Parts: sequence; structure tokens; C-alpha cells
Amino acid sequence: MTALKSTFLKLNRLILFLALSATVLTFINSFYSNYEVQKEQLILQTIEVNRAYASKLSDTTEVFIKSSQQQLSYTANSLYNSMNDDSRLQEEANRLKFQTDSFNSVVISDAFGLTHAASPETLDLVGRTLSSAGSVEALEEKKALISSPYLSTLKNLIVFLSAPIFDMNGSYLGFLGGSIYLKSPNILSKILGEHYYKNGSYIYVIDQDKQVLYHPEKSRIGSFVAENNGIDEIVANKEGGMLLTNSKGIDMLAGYSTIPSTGWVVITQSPLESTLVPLTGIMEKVILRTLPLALAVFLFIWLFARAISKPLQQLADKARSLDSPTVNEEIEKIHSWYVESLGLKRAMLSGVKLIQSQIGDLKRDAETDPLTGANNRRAFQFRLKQLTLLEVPFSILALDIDYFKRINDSYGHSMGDEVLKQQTKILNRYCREGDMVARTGGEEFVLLLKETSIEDAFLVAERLRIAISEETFDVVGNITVSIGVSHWSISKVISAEKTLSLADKALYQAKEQGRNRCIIANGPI
Ligand SMILES: Nc1nc2c(ncn2[C@@H]2O[C@H](COP(=O)(O)OP(=O)(O)OP(=O)(O)O)[C@@H](O)[C@H]2O)c(=O)[nH]1
Repeated sequence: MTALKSTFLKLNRLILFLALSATVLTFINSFYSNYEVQKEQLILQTIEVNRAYASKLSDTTEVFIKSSQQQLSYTANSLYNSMNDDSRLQEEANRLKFQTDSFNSVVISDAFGLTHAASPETLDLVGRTLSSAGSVEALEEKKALISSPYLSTLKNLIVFLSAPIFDMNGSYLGFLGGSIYLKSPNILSKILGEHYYKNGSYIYVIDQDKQVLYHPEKSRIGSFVAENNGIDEIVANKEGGMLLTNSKGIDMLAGYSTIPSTGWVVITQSPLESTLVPLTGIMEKVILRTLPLALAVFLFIWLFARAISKPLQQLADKARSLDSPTVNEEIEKIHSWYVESLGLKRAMLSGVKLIQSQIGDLKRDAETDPLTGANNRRAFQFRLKQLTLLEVPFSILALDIDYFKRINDSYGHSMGDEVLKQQTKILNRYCREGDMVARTGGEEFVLLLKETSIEDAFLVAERLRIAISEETFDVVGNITVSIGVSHWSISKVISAEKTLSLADKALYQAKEQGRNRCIIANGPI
């Protein structure tokens, strides 16, 4: 019983554990999926925003470069007949420098690289032959150029835009050049610096050699980008976005776009960490919205699981009291609402019926004489004990067929059996409710008469003796019986066993006195 109870408790806990773990797992799973989806959305969104930003800035820079080149070309075309007029050249250089704000400095050199005009004039380049990379390239190529970054004659890191000057016959006269000083405030920093925004995001520009042309950290300008796992892909593609780790080892969400005329790449990037900051708030909202549903689901699973276990528990309880006479009805009452428990209930009911009928058969077999169907000695003694314990008075008729041996001898043993059976039927006719007929020996029977006085018992014995003597038995004909009568009540000091032996004694006397008679036992009856 204890073992079953503890098993049931374990089952109950198991159900609770199952309900709880199913809910928690579902909750975690949904939270995790939600987190991952939101994170991916935020990342993709940020990369796209950065890409669009980089594209916009690259367009703006492209427009600026194109217009700067046009200004240089236009002015260069107007200088074909002024190459000997240094003051005119100086005027044009100043105009370009100060009107347009496109360049940090402007120079006009002849076909030999000798500088005729330079603005601002403080540069002190007039009269000097330029030998910087941009000047040399302009003299050699004799066409409109945008140089790679290089160190100028005055040791500035510059990008040099130039336009050739030709005379009417197409002879090369020199070039007009504008420099952008990468490390000083310049038009690039004006365009890009305006868009520098907070939360760790920043913009920078590199050329195809991965040299930094613009960066919010001035010290980085002119350096080459290394240890940046995405930079090769960025340089190779024209436009796009990606997650990369920058040179400081920080994960960045980058959008990039290439400026068509220069091949420079504008990169806008935001730290992954700051991008994901809003995720905490989002996930808090997700938890708050999901939690009530998760609790409801938990409650539902728990109650449902309890409802599943209830009929099992009740059936198990009944299985422990199968000997109860009302167990069948109790099992019938159990609400087995699903197929498996119904099957179990039906199996238990048929099992109980089978056990009960087998118990009934065994009980009958244990208490019945198989030949006559009368009770046997064991049942009779049990009944005696019952009545004495309950203090119910009774009388005993001990009955024996006279000369039964002769019947057997004359008609055979089986005919003797038939006589015993027929006689049992007669005895049963004298039984009332609570009385008992029992076969206590070969041809010895007893009749127990409940709440019957010795006088009444004697009258019954006489009537019985006469009835048997008047009965015609098959083949055998008439027989007689001798009967000894005794009585027990609580007022007597004798036991039930003694009462039986007194009846036997009286029977013996009846035999001795010639048989076919009834005798009341002597003694304290
Ligand atoms: N047919 C049959 N005979 C039985 C059975 N049990 C006992 N007997 C016989 O009953 C007979 C009893 O004989 P006895 O005890 O000598 O007594 P009796 O012949 O009846 O003579 P009295 O009792 O003295 O009148 C025996 O022959 C037993 O074999 C039984 O179950 N069936």
C-alpha cells in the first residue's frame, strides 16, 4: 500500500515536471527564436541603412568630383592664350581656390612643370618646378587625372586633380591642378564629416589599394587597412553590406558603395553591440506578452495531465480492494473518459467478475459435499461456531440410515448413493431460513435447527423419521432412520461440540433400542 502510494506521488510529480518542462522549453524556444529573428532583422536593417547611406554619400562625392573636374577643365580651356600672363594665371588660381572651396590649393604649371601660379600664394611654389607624383603624372599623361594619394612637394598627403592646358593647335602647354589635403579640413571631410553620427557609427573612405582617404580618426588617414576580414570583399564589390570585424577587433555592420569616377569606397559602419541594444527592450516586451500565455499553457497541461491520471489513480485504488463486495459498482462509477482508461476499467471489471465467481466456486466446493450437495462437516462446524458466538440457541438432529450397509450390499453402492441423494432432498424440505443440512459422515447427516427448542426439535425429528419411512426410494423401496436430538443455548454450560456428541450419543441409543426412532439426548440439554 505504501509502495503504491509513493509510486502515485511520483507519478503526480512526474506530471507536474512534464507540464513545467514542456512549458519552459516551449517558452525558451519561442523566446530564443524570437530573439534570433529580431536580431537578424536588426542586423539586416542596419546593414541596409548603412549601405543606403554609403550609396548616398558616394553619389554626393561623385557629384563633387565631377563638378571639380569640370571646373578645372573649363578653366584650363580658357587659359590657352594666357600661359605667358602670370598675373592672369594667379587670378584664375585664386578664383578656383577661394570661389569654389573644392581644393586646399591650386597650381598652374607649364609643360615643363614650372609653376606659374599657386593659390594660396603663401605656398611659395611659384617659380619652382613640381616633382610630386601628381605633377609628374599630369605632365606625362597630358589628360584629366585624379591621382592616388601621395606626399606632395610640401609634404602634405594629397589627392591631386588636374586638367591639361592645350593651345588652339592642340599643343600641350601645361596643366591646372587642384589638391585636396587629406589630413587638413577639406571638401571630403566637409561632405562626409557632416554625416558622422553617434552610437559608435562612423564613415571612412578607402581607395582600391585599401589606403584610407578619409576617417574620423585623423591618424588613420594615409594608413592602409589591414586585419579587417571584410575589406577585400568590399574593395572587390561595387556596393553591398556585411558583418565584419574591424582592425580593433570590434564586430561591425558595414554598408559600402564605390564612387564610380575614382574607385574610392565609402564605408559606413555601426558596432554590432550598439545595434543590438534595442533588442533588450524588445525581448522584455516579448517576455511580458508571452508569459501570461505560457502560464495559461502550463496550467492547462497540468490540469489536463491530472485529468488523464485521475481514472488511473482511482482504478489503482480499487485494485487494492478487490475483495470488497461493492468493488464492481465502485469501478463502474469511475469516469474513464479516454479509450485506454476505459479499456483498463473494462479489463478490471471482467477480472473482478472472474475472480469473484472463482472465489464463489471455491467457497462452494470447500463447504459442500459433492455427492449430495449438502453442506459438509467443515461448513456445519463453522455454522455451529457462528451461532454460539452470536449466542443464538439451536437444536441438532443427528440422523443415520438404518442398515445402510445392506442397501449397498443388496443393490450396489451406486444405488446407495441415490438413496443418500434422495434423502438429502427430504431433509432440505425441513430446513427453514437459517437452518442447515450437512452430511457429516458416510450415511450420517445432521440437521441444525436455529432458535428451536428441544421439544420442537424432537417433533421435527419425529415428522422427519415418519416422512422418510413413508418415502419410496427408487429400486430400494422403504428405509428407516434413527435420530438423536440435542439442544444448545447460552444458558447451558456445554460447548457446541459437546452438543453434537450428545446428539450422536442419543442416535447410538436409538440404534441400540431397535432403530427407526428418535431419542432426546440425556444430560444438560
Ligand atoms: N453407497 C454409499 N455407501 C456408503 C457411503 N459412505 C459409507 N457407506 C456405507 O455405509 C455403510 C455404513 O454401514 P454401517 O456403519 O455398518 O451401518 P449400517 O449398515 O447402516 O447399520 P446401522 O447404522 O447400524 O444401522 C457402509 O457399508 C459404508 O460402506 C457412500 O458415500 N455411498
